[in-house]
Amino acid sequence: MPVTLHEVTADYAGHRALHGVSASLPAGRVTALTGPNGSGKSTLLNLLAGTLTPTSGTLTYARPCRPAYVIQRSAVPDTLPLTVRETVAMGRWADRGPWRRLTRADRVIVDECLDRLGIAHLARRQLGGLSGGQRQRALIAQALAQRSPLLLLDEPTASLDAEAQRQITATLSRIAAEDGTTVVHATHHPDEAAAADLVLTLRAGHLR
Ligand SMILES: Nc1ncnc2c1ncn2[C@@H]1O[C@H](COP(=O)(O)OP(=O)(O)OP(=O)(O)O)[C@@H](O)[C@H]1O
Repeated sequence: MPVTLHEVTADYAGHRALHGVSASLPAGRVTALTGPNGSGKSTLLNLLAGTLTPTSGTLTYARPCRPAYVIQRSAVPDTLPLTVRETVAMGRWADRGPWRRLTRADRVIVDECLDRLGIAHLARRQLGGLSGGQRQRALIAQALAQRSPLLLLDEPTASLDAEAQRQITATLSRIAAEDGTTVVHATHHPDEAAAADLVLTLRAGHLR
């Protein structure tokens, strides 16, 4: 599902974080957001996720959707008392609500997402007992379980080793190509940006 931004600006209490950003994010492709710290990558992701409202300009989604958003891992407590399966199953809450039992179809989706992220063997493990790379894959699997046409990720490979980084980069490309998902992620890694179909570089809130 393509997303179009037209002259989008965003402010935090009078501080302008994005200045008139226009871009088209293609469906079934990976878009990487790059730029130095504070350049506006997370702000742009928050706008796309709908957790921040633009001061002016428009974001147009080809159809109504509830984006799946993997926030920076550093913002997720390491010691959440959840198993990997429970974590991924939470991705179904958007459709099901937290207090309803998962249906058989939900459980099939959860299994499929565990498999696709290569963490089926970790399903019963506590999230807090995993490595950083394993935990990140669980959080991506949770987002995938939402079955959203728009997948947003804020620095999904931050502080992971080169192998974990490569695996996650390859997984994002597969999700875009196989599911037709519009994938948008922020990154500081040149290799990860190079693997994307489109790179948008921000400097001090301006698109370069
Ligand atoms: N909640 C907030 N309140 C006030 N200012 C904010 C807030 N969040 C971000 N900013 C400011 O907006 C600008 C863009 O920040 P943003 O977090 O989008 O950058 P970023 O490119 O994602 O940075 P990083 O690479 O460090 O994650 C910065 O000047 C930042 O200080």
